[in-house]
Amino acid sequence: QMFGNLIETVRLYSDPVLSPPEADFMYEYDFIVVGAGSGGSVVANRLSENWNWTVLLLEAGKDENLLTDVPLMAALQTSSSYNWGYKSEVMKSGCLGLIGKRCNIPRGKALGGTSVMNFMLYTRGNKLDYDEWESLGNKGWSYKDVFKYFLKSEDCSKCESIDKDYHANGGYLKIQHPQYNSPILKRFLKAGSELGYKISDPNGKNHIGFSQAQATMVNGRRCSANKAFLKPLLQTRPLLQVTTRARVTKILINPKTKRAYGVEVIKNRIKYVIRARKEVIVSAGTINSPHLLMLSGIGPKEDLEKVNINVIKDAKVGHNLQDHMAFSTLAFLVNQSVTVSDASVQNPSDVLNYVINGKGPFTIPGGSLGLAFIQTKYAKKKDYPDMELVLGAGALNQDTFGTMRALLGIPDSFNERVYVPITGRPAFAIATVLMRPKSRGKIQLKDNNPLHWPKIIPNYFQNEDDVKVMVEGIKAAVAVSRTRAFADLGTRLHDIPFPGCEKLRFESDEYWSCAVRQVSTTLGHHVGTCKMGPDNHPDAVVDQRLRVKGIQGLRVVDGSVMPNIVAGHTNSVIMMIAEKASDMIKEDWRR
Ligand SMILES: Cc1cc2nc3c(=O)[nH]c(=O)nc-3n(C[C@H](O)[C@H](O)[C@H](O)COP(=O)(O)OP(=O)(O)OC[C@H]3O[C@@H](n4cnc5c(N)ncnc54)[C@H](O)[C@@H]3O)c2cc1C
Repeated sequence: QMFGNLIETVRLYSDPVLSPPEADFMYEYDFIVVGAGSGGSVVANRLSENWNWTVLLLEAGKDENLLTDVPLMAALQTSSSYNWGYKSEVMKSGCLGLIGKRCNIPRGKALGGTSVMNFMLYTRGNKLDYDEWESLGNKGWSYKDVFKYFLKSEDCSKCESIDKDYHANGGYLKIQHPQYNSPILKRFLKAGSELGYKISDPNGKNHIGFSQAQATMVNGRRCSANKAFLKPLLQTRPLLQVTTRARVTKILINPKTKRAYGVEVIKNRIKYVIRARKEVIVSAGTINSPHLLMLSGIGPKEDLEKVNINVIKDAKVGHNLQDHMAFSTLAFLVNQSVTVSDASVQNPSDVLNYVINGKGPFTIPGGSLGLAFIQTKYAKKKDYPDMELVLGAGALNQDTFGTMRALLGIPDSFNERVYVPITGRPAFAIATVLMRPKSRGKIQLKDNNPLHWPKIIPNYFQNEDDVKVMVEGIKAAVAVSRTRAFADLGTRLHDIPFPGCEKLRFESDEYWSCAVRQVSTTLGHHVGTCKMGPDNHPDAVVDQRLRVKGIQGLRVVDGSVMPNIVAGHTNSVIMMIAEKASDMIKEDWRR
């Protein structure tokens, strides 16, 4: 086992990238897939199952490395060139206490896309999410229809406490529990029972309840979309070409026939035109897919005209931006060294346990040990959570290297005021996540230069109801920390008030509302900007087969097609979308 793990690690990183670094493009392919993220990796894999089709996968980023593998170091990747590094515009309703009053908008730039730097939590949302998609006119997207596609991807052969009827073995995507015995997690689960919740599998029959995290992981290492869906194909799919550091700058569309016939791409500073015989599939993610469509003439007419882009199709591209906001700044102090911090894992035994056995604290995905899906007093439908609590193995006062603060955009002044007085003391965190936000944002062009950022206007907490639900979530997190389960650790909420909210009574609703607007941050679950919807729906950009309306030979397959965000983390949901899309594409070309 020990040598098996080491050999597997060496093998993964000695493999060449799937194609040579030089551009050796053919004149034409059957399919061109733009973006090798959670969506694009699945599509490229499934389309290349057809031995008659040539498939080109173009990715702007590079391959993974040894560090992206380590689950506990997920936040570090967001400070690297694996992150596009976007920031939002300044807003009046959220991120008010963060650096420059702007929210960080991390997005992955790698073979594997955002799944290379995400926190690896494996959840699928709620059944009602998909039934709602269908009720909006998207035939074939109910839970009954999509469930099989979650199973198709999944390999949960090493899972322990799961609802077996809802999981599968043998798929490409490996799921595991983190291999670490945490005293804090035990108490968290006990606290859930004490508060009347089930210990459940959130991907099983009961979404609501407390659970240990399930993660996209194999032998304690990250299982990204790349590792799951692309690496296993090495040298086995001669008609699939995967190219890194290749940035698509335009989708080529004939303005008369309205047919997409190829892409413009820059690689090694050279611009190429590559043609697609059948389809171009855009899987560039929720920020970059709408950006690329707009640059190519598909988008809101007035916005495109303002920046001198010829309008090929007037469409609500970039609208309907949705995301999960998280409040991750609570610290619960304890009187024993049972938490995990940057400093506590700097010892040979934890490092060796990880490298040799794939076990120990380094396997905790992004530091998250457990999850609870709950309902606040505002939740309307039975068994449909509006709040998630994520148990963190450590808190921000133990973020010695500052990677977590950098990811969230916490200013030094905030750190000095709130966390420095308790630096190094054992503490854990419970982050609250708003599952069903009502606020909607948008992506807009700044100009027509494809290498410039678009404007990202998320409008977080523009709808006051979102603040109210978040406040209830924070109170629920504090209630968990005050159960008998946590009493033996002398658990106590750290109570230095947050800058900007000092004048309000600590722990009052007004105080928490203020704090929510100051330092809530994104969980990176951006969706919705190329919304799927039926023909009579004026806001929809793609139809239920994910074809861009009014344009032939062009689909979008990534998080941007979700009409509404789901009550769960988005990675596996996007893989499900891509599995289903691949089947639809195969069906359409069989006719
Ligand atoms: C910090 C963070 C933590 C997260 N944690 C979790 C979690 O724990 N669990 C979970 O389920 N989800 C998590 N997510 C969300 C999840 O990872 C994403 O929703 C998902 O990976 C997005 O998939 P996608 O296919 O839509 O886009 P992406 O995976 O972002 O893929 C888009 C790809 O397209 C490439 N690309 C973009 N533009 C171009 C271009 N012009 N030319 C060529 N290539 C291009 C990009 O480089 C990228 O590789 C997290 C996200 C973040 C940011």
